[in-house]
Amino acid sequence: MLNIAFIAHDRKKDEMVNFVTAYEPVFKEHKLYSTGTTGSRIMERTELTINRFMSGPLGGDQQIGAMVATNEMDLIIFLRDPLMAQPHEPDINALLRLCDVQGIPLATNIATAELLVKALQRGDFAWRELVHKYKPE
Ligand SMILES: O=C(CO)COP(=O)(O)O
Repeated sequence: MLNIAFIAHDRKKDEMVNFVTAYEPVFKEHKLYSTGTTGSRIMERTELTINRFMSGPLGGDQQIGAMVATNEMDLIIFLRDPLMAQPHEPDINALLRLCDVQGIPLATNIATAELLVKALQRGDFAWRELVHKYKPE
């Protein structure tokens, strides 16, 4: 079981809900996290249980970033809005940076998200199970 996070900016939330709904059987095998509003929207439309953090502008990206920093997060689907300025852009950049620090698979658009979920179905994330297994206490 992997830790997977969903984050979507406002104009990408419908796309996120459609995406997660389409792959609900895949995602239900994992432990799911999200920023506040994204998680509410997904839970309205699916049977999935999602651990919701704060809304993005209130620190949700940072809370997910904390899990990335400790190498606990395995996959992040972050549907960003590239055409709209966000008040919490420093938080967003910090999260993306930490994904690169730890080498965490991160999709920032739906095309990459599709490829990563197919890799997940195929078992390509097995190396992340090993990261958890051999994580120093
Ligand atoms: O702003 C966000 C990520 O940067 C998303 O936050 P919400 O899911 O609470 O809308």
